[in-house]
Amino acid sequence: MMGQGPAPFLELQGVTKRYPNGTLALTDISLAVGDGEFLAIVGASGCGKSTILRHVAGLVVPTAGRITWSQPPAAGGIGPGGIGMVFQEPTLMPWARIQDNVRLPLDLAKVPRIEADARVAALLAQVGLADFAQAYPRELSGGMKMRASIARALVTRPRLLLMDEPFAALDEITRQKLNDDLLALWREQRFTAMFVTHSVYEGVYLANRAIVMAPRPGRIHADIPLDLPYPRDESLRTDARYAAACRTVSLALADAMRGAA
Ligand SMILES: Nc1ncnc2c1ncn2[C@@H]1O[C@H](COP(=O)(O)OP(=O)(O)OP(=O)(O)O)[C@@H](O)[C@H]1O
Repeated sequence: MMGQGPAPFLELQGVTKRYPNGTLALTDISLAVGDGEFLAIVGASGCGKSTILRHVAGLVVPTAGRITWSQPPAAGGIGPGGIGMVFQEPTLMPWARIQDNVRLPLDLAKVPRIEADARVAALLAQVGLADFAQAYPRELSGGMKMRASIARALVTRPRLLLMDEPFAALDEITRQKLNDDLLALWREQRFTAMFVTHSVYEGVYLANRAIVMAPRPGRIHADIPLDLPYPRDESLRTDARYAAACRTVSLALADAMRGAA
């Protein structure tokens, strides 16, 4: 719970999920997310991180418990004012130019073409792809494809951005650059972010709060505030406070795994 003050932007209350094959993926997840927060969700493979995001996106329904919103996402979910999603795979349409890939959610929402094109151009510039608007996905590097995928998720100006291991397949330098670009977009657009990662270092760099999950069955083991100041940049990586926060989250993760191997 978030104590006094405005209702949380989003709240999972006692969410439990048993998949049809019997797997108990989540048990009794209670989590209140404030408007504009940046949450990192860390935990070992299979502890239910993606399942939490799928619930929030409305892609699966909980077996028990519920999800409440201060204002339900527009259009019932993914779309303008609603939810943007980015996965580990950029999932671009190979036959479409980058600008057409990024414009897709606006086309689906029937945003007038002139306005849509202006928004696509602005966002491509922000993610550093202005010169590649006419290119096809196969002409882009992995990092550039991920930038396009982020642009597509943000072009509808969602209030919530869900990211599931988006940078896991990228090299370290590209990944760090994308971390910085993502933080810049978050500070500018003020969306709420839920970011699943296996990397404690990445999660601590980005987030103002780390949710550490334990497996079998998936549950929240620790909820750790990360009081490192924003804006964050490369200098944070050598900051003693960053090291201390990474250590705290790593210890919580190790504790979550104890007895679960
Ligand atoms: N559609 C499904 N049907 C049955 N079981 C599922 C389904 N999706 C996930 N699971 C199971 O639920 C558990 C949690 O899966 P989930 O993908 O949420 O974990 P995760 O923490 O995101 O894992 P990873 O880090 O490997 O992506 C796992 O045991 C997984 O096998």
